[in-house]
Amino acid sequence: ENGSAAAIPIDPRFDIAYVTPVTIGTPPQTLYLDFDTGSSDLWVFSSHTPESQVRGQRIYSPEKSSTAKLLAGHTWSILYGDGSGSLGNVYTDNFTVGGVTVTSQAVQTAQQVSYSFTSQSEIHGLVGLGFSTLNTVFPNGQLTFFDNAKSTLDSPVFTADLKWKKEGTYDFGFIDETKYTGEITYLPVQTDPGYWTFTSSGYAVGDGAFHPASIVGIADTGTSLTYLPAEVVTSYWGQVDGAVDSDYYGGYVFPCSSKLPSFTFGVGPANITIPASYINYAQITEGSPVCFGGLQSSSWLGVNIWGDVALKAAFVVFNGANPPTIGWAKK
Ligand SMILES: CC[C@H](C)[C@H](NC(=O)C[C@H](O)[C@H](CC1CCCCC1)NC(=O)CCNC(=O)[C@H](Cc1ccccc1)NC(=O)N1CCC(N)CC1)C(=O)NCc1cnc(C)nc1N
Repeated sequence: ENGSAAAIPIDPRFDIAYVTPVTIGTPPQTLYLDFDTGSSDLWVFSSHTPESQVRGQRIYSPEKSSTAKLLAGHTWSILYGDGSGSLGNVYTDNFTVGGVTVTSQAVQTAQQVSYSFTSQSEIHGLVGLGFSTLNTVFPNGQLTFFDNAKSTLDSPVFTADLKWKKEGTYDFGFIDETKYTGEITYLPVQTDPGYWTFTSSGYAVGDGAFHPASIVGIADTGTSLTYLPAEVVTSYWGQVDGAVDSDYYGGYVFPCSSKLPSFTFGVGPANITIPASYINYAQITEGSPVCFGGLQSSSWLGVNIWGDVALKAAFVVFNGANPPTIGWAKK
């Protein structure tokens, strides 16, 4: 059967991340998890997480679930691009998202979480939607919820309809034609090492000329901003008076009063335009006249990342068929 679940921004002021309600175990325990196409571990705050590291998060207690089974001898440990991380042990249990149930999903219970997770009370864990090759469980890697659910879905796909400062949806097993306009353009996906990696065909700043280019990057719902090659972001921010790439603030900042151009990126013969408002990401601090850009340089990252700032401008199809492809449509 297919399913649909909400993608809820965790902060009404700016879209740092989106969480989705899930239920785990018997009787069902509800947690709000960050669905992340940039990783492949499903892990949760749990009764195994030290109380000193839990600050308001809901937790999963396997000892309260009649269907929970310890995956003996298995551990996990993950490190994310922003330096955050977590580690622990593994259970299997019933896992349901938007009506789609997997009966023996590997649920990784945290025994340690880094401070940035402790401090983010709205995120109760992550659901990795990358390729299962990225899963960190040792000695046997585990399958993602999507890989486990695929065979029960009408079609082996999930779609992301993230929205600017509003609730969006993740759909599983079907493509909702009412959520996009025009055609979906499908591109090949490079599955090594395990991200949804695709090649964009170029970019344009505002109403300027389109610059054909091959920009290899990952579609990552777990990354807040969008990180592109230096020459791309330099040409974008060069159009904004007072914009500077600040070591102090760790990226491009600009006067909040600036009028920003939109940013268009190519997807095959088609393109997606990110409205200027999405690129005016947030004031540095509440009330500051200095704003932080949603488009940043990837030069220190080693990979280009199409994060939420770009994804919420489109309807995105993550097609898990063989071979996998990624589809982009305007909305
Ligand atoms: C199996 C590992 C797995 C594949 C891992 N995948 C990733 O890191 C990508 C993945 O999508 C993760 C998923 C995040 C992790 C933190 C919690 C929310 C989800 N994305 C990132 O790390 C991208 C950078 N981080 C972000 O974009 C975080 C996301 C966040 C959201 C809410 C609260 C806290 C953090 N945003 C911020 O830090 N923000 C604060 C600053 C503000 N200006 C923007 C928003 C990886 O590549 N790790 C290898 C790795 C390790 N070490 C490093 C240094 N780099 C690495 N890439």
